Amino acid sequence: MSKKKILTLVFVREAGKILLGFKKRGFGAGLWNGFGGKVEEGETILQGAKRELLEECGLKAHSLKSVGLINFEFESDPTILEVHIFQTSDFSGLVAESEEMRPRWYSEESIPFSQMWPDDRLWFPYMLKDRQFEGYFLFKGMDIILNHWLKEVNLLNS
Ligand SMILES: Nc1nc2c([nH]c(=O)n2[C@H]2C[C@H](O)[C@@H](COP(=O)(O)OP(=O)(O)OP(=O)(O)O)O2)c(=O)[nH]1
Repeated sequence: MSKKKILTLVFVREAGKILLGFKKRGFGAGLWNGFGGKVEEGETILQGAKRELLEECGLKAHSLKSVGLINFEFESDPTILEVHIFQTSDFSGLVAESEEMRPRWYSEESIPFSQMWPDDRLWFPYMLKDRQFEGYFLFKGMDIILNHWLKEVNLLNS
């Protein structure tokens, strides 16, 4: 039987720029990504998303908008990663490097897709146009997408 892990992923956007973090260790190390991680017991998905953002880059999100929901599966691993993706422009604090992430602002016109998870170049266009999406990706290792679907949807905003 497959089990599910609930994860969050938050992108901070302001004035045509997006904040990405270079993941220094663990799952996805060496790639640029948004900020997030596993939702802990006793917290809501939104609370988990805000906590990880603060821990990983020092910013406090006052509100988050849902942008996407993707289920990831890896060949020969029964675990499904259910990743809830958010964006925000409603934040305070100063960007700070953490043990896990080295943050950097990128122009939305020059996102470093060659150093990101390979699925990102498929769904970023939805997020950048403020469209919501849902998807599924089956990976072989970290580089090869064996199977996927992606569609525009209306997600509820909390
Ligand atoms: N952009 C992008 N992000 C992904 C993909 N797959 C995937 O899990 N992520 C995100 C979801 C989470 O934000 C992050 C993985 O979380 P994590 O393992 O670092 O969680 P954590 O911080 O709780 O980990 P840890 O404390 O146990 O080290 O990567 C993907 O294909 N593309």
